[in-house]
Amino acid sequence: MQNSIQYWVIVPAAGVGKRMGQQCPKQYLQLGQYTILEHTLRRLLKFPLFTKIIVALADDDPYAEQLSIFDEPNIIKVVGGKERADSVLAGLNKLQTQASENDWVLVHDVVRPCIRHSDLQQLITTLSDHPVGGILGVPVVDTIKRTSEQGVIKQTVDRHLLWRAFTPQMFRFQLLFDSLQQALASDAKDITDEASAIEHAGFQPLMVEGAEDNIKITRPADLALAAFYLQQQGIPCE
Ligand SMILES: Nc1ccn([C@@H]2O[C@H](COP(=O)(O)OP(=O)(O)OP(=O)(O)O)[C@@H](O)[C@H]2O)c(=O)n1
Ligand SMILES: C[C@](O)(CO)[C@H](O)COP(=O)(O)O
Repeated sequence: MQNSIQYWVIVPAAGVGKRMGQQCPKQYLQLGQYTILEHTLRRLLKFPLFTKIIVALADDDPYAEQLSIFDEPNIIKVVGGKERADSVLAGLNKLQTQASENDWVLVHDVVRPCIRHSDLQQLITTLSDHPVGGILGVPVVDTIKRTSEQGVIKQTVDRHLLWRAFTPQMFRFQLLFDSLQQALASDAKDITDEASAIEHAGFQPLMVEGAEDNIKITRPADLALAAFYLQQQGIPCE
């Protein structure tokens, strides 16, 4: 009997959070009762389809060992890398002995704690028969400008069909593994998400519109916004 397709999750969580400017990496900042990392992992653990969640941590991360969530049997830790793509590749390397080539891998930033189960289901359902895979995102609604290094506006970018790429980004294991390895080996610039590695390999992922509140906590102002969104979703964050 053909083995059923499995859904694996890789959570890049090895960043230092320079743009947040805090004493600890931003994923360990507290939002109410839990750290941002715990909010995200708790949400992913509760989604019934996921087989295992591979979390890529910095090799000198002193925080994770203090969190009981890492005692969860469905969470596996790996050591991340210098860039986000290296951390994702570390997760894929861990999956080599467990994932089948056509299993789905969803890569989700640990600093996107507001991810909705409805968006996870929408992504999985929409892509179930898709030949490449795809990502969650939202359309750009502001006018977009390109400037010089000095902030002088040089161009108004046509925002028609422009999207903000979010995560999860969902691709079949072998395609993602091969594409990411090839992109990194070719020293491709700006592989800032999985889709760019897939595009670099010549494939065309699908954009799946998701919820606006699935923000990436990056700069100080994002903390209050994430707390508001979690509160709106019924997660107290006073
Ligand atoms: N070497 C890295 C760099 C980033 N990430 C993860 O990739 C996600 C998105 O990256 P970003 O928001 O840029 O996080 P940081 O790199 O920590 O932020 P900064 O660029 O401000 O330092 C985060 O969950 C981060 O932990 C990672 O796993 N490994
Ligand atoms: C993957 C991502 O969140 C999609 O928007 C984004 O590319 C991460 O970029 P960062 O610079 O590593 O935060």
